[in-house]
Amino acid sequence: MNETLIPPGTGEPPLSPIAMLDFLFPGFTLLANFLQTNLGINLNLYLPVLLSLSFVAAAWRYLSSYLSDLMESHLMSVVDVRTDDEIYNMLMGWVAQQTFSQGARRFVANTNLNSRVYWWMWAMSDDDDDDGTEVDETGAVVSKKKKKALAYTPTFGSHWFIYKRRLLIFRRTQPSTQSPFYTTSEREEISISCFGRNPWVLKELLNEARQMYLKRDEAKTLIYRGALKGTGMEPTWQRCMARTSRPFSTVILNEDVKKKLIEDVTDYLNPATRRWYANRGIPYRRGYLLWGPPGTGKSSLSLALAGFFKMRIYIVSLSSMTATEENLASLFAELPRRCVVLLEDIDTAGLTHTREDKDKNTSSSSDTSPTDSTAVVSSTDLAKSPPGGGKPLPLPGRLSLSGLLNILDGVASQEGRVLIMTTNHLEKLDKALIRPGRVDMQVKFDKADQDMTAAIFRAIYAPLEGDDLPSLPGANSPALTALEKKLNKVAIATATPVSDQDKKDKEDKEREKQKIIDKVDALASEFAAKVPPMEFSPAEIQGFLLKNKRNPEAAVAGVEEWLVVARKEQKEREIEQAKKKEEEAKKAAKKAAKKAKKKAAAAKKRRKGRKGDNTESDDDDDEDSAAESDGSDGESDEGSEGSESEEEKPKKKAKKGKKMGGKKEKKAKVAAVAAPTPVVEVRVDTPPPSGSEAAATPVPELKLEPVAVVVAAPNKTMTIDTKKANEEVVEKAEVSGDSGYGATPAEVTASAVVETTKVEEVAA
Ligand SMILES: Nc1ncnc2c1ncn2[C@@H]1O[C@H](COP(=O)(O)OP(=O)(O)OP(=O)(O)O)[C@@H](O)[C@H]1O
Repeated sequence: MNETLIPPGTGEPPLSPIAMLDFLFPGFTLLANFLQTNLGINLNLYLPVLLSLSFVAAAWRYLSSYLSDLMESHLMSVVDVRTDDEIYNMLMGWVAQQTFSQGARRFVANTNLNSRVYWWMWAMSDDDDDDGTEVDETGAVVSKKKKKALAYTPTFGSHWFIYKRRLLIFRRTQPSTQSPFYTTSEREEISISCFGRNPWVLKELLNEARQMYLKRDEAKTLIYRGALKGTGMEPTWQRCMARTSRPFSTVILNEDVKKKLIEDVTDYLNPATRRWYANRGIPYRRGYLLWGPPGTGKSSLSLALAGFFKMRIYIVSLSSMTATEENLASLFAELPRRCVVLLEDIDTAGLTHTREDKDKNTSSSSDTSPTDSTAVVSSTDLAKSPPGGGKPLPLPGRLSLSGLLNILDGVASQEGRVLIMTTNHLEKLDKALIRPGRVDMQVKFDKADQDMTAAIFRAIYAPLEGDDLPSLPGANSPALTALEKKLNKVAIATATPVSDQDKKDKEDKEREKQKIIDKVDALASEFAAKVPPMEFSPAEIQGFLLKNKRNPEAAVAGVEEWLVVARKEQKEREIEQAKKKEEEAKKAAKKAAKKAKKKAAAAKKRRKGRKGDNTESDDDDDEDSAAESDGSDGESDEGSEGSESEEEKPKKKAKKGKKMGGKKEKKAKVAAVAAPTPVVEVRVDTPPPSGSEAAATPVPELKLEPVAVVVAAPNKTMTIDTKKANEEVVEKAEVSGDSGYGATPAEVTASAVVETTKVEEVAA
């Protein structure tokens, strides 16, 4: 018997069945030997039983998993919860409150239950108002330690629980494929299942979880900002803050204007109004423009409005890099039905030039169909500054005015939203952007007048319900310290009236509170009388008052000193800004001149190249081209021009004009027509001036006849956009006129002909 128990690997005798089991259960032989020697139990006898049991166990395992899969797919309803969706946060918040989570023996403890798939989802627990303040039964603050509550959720596995008298299973599993780059939330899968083919109970559960989650933010204004997420830089709304809603009363503005605004929005949000709009086929949306100097309360009013109507606010600053046309379109497509959208800084570059400007610069882009070959020019021109100066055009990919208008009016824009646009420069805005339908109400914000200054003062120092005014080090006003003490007592008494007999006490304190309010009123008037009206923004005044937030008397006493400092700072800022502007203007002018010069030189070169085929020689042209080719650098050209005496300049111009007169136009036309590649023929309406007349006359208005048929190559006919050609000519004429190159209209016309031909070649 002992022979059969020799461990495997010793050579002989051959392996017994028990020894073979060592492969399956390491240490089995040792156990068998031990049982045989000490207890006289021969496991050989039980081997068939053991094997049968193992088989049954394996079969059961397989069968149970098969049956449960079968049951799940045919007899159960399951909801899988994505970890990269806000519903994850909602469900986990709900799960943490359930008894099956509280009673779990193995559980996950968290201070933040939100998904970690994206940091912004994780950051949603931004309870910025939850500062961990603890109060005793009288309402007095006893501790101010910042604490985070712990939440417990069941660990991996299946957890059974009862919900609405139905048996449900909460399953938390680890996905089979795991990447080291996965975040914690991605390393788990969440599902809830119930018996039966009707999933109503699951939907009810999710709805309850959602309500619970939203209730948490009921008294708050949820602020979302447009941002880019992930490696693909996909635009998305990131929840950046949940702020206690700002009472409307704290925004200092003309009461009538505030009232009108609230009434207007209330009426707009009324369901009956929605139907009214729908019945009349009018797009159901409402736009407001808040304009005025910085720091006058535009953003504050928008936030207060969102809080008042319990709507989320979605903010995009059009001056941010995120605000490209594509990104903005995607963001607008993601907006919920009912919300406030705040577009900040709509006076951003690119939106400030009017549509007419743009039409001029982009020429035919809007007039032609995408298949029109002339559209090639306009798309590239969009990115450039218009030659010869003018307002800047947006960079490629940046937001253009028509792009923004399309987004505001387009199908992607949800109906039912309240659109608020803010700007510091109303005068810069295109009329199209603020026409009725896009902007239905304008609210002007201004610097603080006397009433406003007093109101800001009161807003800072007047005691409010729920104020907690602990003494700050350095708060050296005895009057205010006494005031704070009294106020704290009032607050406590207001929060927890102990009994009816305290009523009298409470009334006394109310009287005291009123006295303080009266005192603050008096100080406010004194303060406001010292601050000159319409000189400082509410933000500036508030900034000063916050430096003395526990000491109104010190604020009144220090206001004159502050005025001196603030004025000095303001002046410095203005000087700096003016300098910056001047430098920018200089740079832009230099750049434009350089560009124009280069363009003119290139055009001339091209003409000359064509002329090479022509038998007619022109020494003057050679001279010109030599003079210009060495001037590829604008500045060196300027230098050479600078060396000319002032009397020489007009002479030279006149000479040049003469040279470039009718003869040159004719030649250029001939060159263009003679070229082997597509040929364009353009008639000039205005006869070119000749001789000294060319130099003296400012560039006349040129008109190209719409001679639009062009012979490109055998079997090819092309259409030339004469509008574009016209604009090019005018544009060049302007450039020439500005920079004093002395190019005549004829020269300009010729170059337009050649260039347009080139464009057509590309398009063909
Ligand atoms: N009219 C006002 N009423 C109350 N507070 C104001 C007012 N104007 C400014 N403030 C205060 O000044 C600060 C800046 O205000 P806000 O951001 O609303 O100004 P803004 O007009 O939007 O400025 P910007 O044009 O620079 O965006 C805020 O803290 C706000 O409380």
